[in-house]
Amino acid sequence: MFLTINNLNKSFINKGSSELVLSNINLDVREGEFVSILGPSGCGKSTLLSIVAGLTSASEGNIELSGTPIKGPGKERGMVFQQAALFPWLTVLENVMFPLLPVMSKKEAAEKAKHYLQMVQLGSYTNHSPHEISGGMQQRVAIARALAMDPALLLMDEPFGALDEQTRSRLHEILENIFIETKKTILFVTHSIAESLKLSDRIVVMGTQPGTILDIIELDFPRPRSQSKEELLSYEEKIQALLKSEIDKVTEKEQKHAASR
Ligand SMILES: Nc1ncnc2c1ncn2[C@@H]1O[C@H](COP(=O)(O)OP(=O)(O)OP(=O)(O)O)[C@@H](O)[C@H]1O
Repeated sequence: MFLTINNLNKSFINKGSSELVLSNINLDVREGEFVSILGPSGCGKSTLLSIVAGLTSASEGNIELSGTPIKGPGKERGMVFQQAALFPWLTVLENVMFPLLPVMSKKEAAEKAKHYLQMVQLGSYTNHSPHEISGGMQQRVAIARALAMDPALLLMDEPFGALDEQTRSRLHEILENIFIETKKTILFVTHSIAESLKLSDRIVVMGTQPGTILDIIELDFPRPRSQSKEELLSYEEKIQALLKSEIDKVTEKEQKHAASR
């Protein structure tokens, strides 16, 4: 197995007491698979991704990538966040080249960066500054920057969460094409059912308080995907039913918290 997560638990100390955030997470991801992690706000999706990235440590359990335990960040794992976090004083091309410069010549870095900028359909924006392009384009630069490092595993934390519907839909197509072309393994955090249905081979549906895996749903549709709403309806209904009581739990907790203040 490519990525293995075994009996993972994670607790944080909040206001002096320990809070169990992830409980008994077990997940195997195959090489070349697109797996989404879907769940209500606060169920621990970002924490799980951050543990796989090696940015946060697990409290208990084993996580291995190609048989090697994950102990910290590594260049075989690339990360894309909700905010592109580009350097404003560098051009689009220079932003993508930046992480490559310590490991290759300037010429090679520029060629590689151009290749990935073309893949995200920004080949004609190389000399623009980040403030001269839209939020969706900035996110495409962030994706090109992560891909240019040629990671074995791409970790994406709600990368399209801050974008409008049309931009999101365009980026779904671009990401699907990248996935087909590069055959990268992708772990993708989202709270959008539609997004997970469009992109994933499998959807890991998480419950909350503490974060657990409720179900893993397999989507065996050919790519590029062009399923109609009707074809996806039974999956959508199943996920909605799984999430309903979890979302109620979040609302109830928030109401109790508000009443106690
Ligand atoms: N560094 C931290 N210290 C303490 N508690 C934390 C820390 N990071 C996350 N938490 C808590 O862990 C829980 C899960 O947070 P996380 O951000 O992983 O959830 P999420 O499912 O990604 O939420 P969202 O969809 O809203 O981004 C939350 O209750 C959060 O407050």
